Amino acid sequence: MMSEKGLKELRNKLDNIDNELLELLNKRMDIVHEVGVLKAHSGGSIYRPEREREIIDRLELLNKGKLNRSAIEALFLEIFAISRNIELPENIAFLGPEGSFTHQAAESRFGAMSSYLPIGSISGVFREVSTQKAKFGVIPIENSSNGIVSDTINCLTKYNLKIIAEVILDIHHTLATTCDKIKDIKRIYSKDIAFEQCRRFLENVGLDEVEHIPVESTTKAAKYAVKEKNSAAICSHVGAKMYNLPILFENIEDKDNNRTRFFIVSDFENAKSGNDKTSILVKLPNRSGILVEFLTDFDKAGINLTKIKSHIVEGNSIFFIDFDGHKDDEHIKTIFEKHKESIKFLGSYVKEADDI
Ligand SMILES: C=C(O[C@@H]1C=C(C(=O)O)C=C[C@H]1O)C(=O)O
Repeated sequence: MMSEKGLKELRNKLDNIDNELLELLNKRMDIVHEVGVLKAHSGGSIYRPEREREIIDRLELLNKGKLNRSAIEALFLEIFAISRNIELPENIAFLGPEGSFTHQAAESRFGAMSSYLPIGSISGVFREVSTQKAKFGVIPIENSSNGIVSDTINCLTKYNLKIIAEVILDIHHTLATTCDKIKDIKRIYSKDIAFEQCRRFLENVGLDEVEHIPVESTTKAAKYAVKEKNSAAICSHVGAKMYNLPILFENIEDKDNNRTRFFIVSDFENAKSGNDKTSILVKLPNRSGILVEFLTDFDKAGINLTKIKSHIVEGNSIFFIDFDGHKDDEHIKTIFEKHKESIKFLGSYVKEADDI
């Protein structure tokens, strides 16, 4: 057993390290402030995701201690977020309400210190950024069970904002309720797509026959369920906690890789990072064989397509396409030039390790 004296000594050592960390972090912030002043003169953008990725990659290579990659990433993403706030505090609009999965995606990049604006609709988020009430917008683009989010595609078509980063989150749902037993549950609140993602679980526990009430968000579902007897919510951990709603079952989603991909949009374009992905929208003339011709050009240029989804906007068929590389790569520039009538460039951004 550790003696009181031994514990005190170790804690003294920790205190000294914390003092050094504080001094070093403040030194870092002084330099960050200088970077902010330079950017204010040059008009450069504050958020540089490719630079942040480069720092994390370098630190991971250098690392010899107990910290693993996710620990390094979590610590430094928070430091970067605080640094950006020192350079220039900027608002982040996200598809709300507070506690939504989009909020969680936003916090994973912008940290706990940023100023967030929960907005009720995807088009509302695009509007906030376009009218410069927010510098960044965070919205979902696709889910592994429910596919592409039409509202986001429609807004990407209409607005001239650029995708500057993607965030991929594992989505876990809980069944939260004040009832002690499943059989006391007479109604369940949730978002329509969350009911779909948990259909098999609901059948298995005999909750497929009770009333299912779709509401705007899983967070709202927790809010309603906590106020009413005999009701439950399918919501996130964060949502259940926000309203003190006890969790009866965790991870109730049917697929064990239920993921959502989010985009961060803003008014600038990223520089190359060396590990980039590009997204475009393509509208082709109405002629048979044209899609094959278009895709053959990509193939001939050695471009690796990672996603192609078709979508209807105002009666016209358009394609949402992702591929490896950056807009300024020579082979990509050539394709863009050849098909400039058909392509809308949405953004080149650091490619995340996982995809959905
Ligand atoms: C300080 C900078 O600005 C931001 C903050 C960074 C940091 O804290 O290291 C890195 C990139 C930018 O998102 C920079 O561009 O170097």
